[in-house]
Amino acid sequence: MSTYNIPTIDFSDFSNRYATVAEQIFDACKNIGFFHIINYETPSILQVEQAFDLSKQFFELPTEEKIKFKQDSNQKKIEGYMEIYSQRFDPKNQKKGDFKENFDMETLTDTKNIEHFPKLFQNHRSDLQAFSKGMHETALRVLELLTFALKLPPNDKTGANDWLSSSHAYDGKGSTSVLRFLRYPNRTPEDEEDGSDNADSEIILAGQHTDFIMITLLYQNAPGLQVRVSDDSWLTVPVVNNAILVNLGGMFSYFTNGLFKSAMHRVIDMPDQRNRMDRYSIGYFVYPETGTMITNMPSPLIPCERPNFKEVPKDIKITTSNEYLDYRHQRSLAAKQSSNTNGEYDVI
Ligand SMILES: O=C(O)CCC(=O)C(=O)O
Ligand SMILES: [Fe+2]
Repeated sequence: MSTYNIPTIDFSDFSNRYATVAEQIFDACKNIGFFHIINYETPSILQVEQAFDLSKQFFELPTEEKIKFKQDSNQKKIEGYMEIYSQRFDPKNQKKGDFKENFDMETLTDTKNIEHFPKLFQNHRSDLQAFSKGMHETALRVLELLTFALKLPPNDKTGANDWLSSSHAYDGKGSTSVLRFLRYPNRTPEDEEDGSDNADSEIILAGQHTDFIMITLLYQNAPGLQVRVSDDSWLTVPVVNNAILVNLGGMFSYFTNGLFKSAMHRVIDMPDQRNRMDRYSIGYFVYPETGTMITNMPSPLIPCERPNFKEVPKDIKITTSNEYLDYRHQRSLAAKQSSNTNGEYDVI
């Protein structure tokens, strides 16, 4: 039995319990890098249901229709459709690729042109925008609570705990968030015959990886996601009703000199636990503004020495958020090339 668990943090009435909630998040970030939030303000349950419904309507379209919106991997933009096997989160260990499909969209600002999106999403632009803004608001609350817990200086004029959140505005300078709809289709006998990537006698649907960015918010409708806990065993993330799952990306771990964990995670097939229905998840990936300094955070709690991160060795000099992302993208590209099979490798 694993002694690890994913903490659930209750946001109800959090302004009156600020220090307690901040402490709980801080501990989760230090110990495991994953936590659930319940009773948050936004998005509403109805908006979440609507988002899953839109995702389902899109993925149920015929493949010929979906591939009209195929993501262009030569572009820097993270936008559009990716079909099954087109990504490999773990190219060193995966041959076939991820058994998932996804549709990504960058920040839906008021002025963003979405003529290249499926009509379904164009027709629900305001719902999608409200949903992403709701996710973003909750992400900002997390950053504010962490600012407090890390004892970072409050804003001198307003006293707000915006040290981290001020570089993460919804439509901040050169930045973007990514809203990602994912579907892991139920595997048919033909899929089984076709083979799959395996590890520890499990069928791998999304290879093990750490996210690159600051924080990721996720909804899942069925089990499958697993986190590698420090004794090297995998912990299945339970599905908690109406909860948002938050995990930290490598950039946050780098920024805090390893104080916060960016945990390795993967998705495996657990067909019996989802009655052989498709698994759906929705990720919201939060990036800082371009050029945000990610060194020398003025927190008395952060170790002075940068550890030798597996993803970013000590001798690599990185100071800004975009340098960090570029470095990790380059490494993933190199891993993809050396593994000598088809398929994209890309984690955000
Ligand atoms: O679908 C999931 O549960 C997780 C997906 C994920 O880890 C990612 O897209 O980075
Ligand atoms: Fe991930």
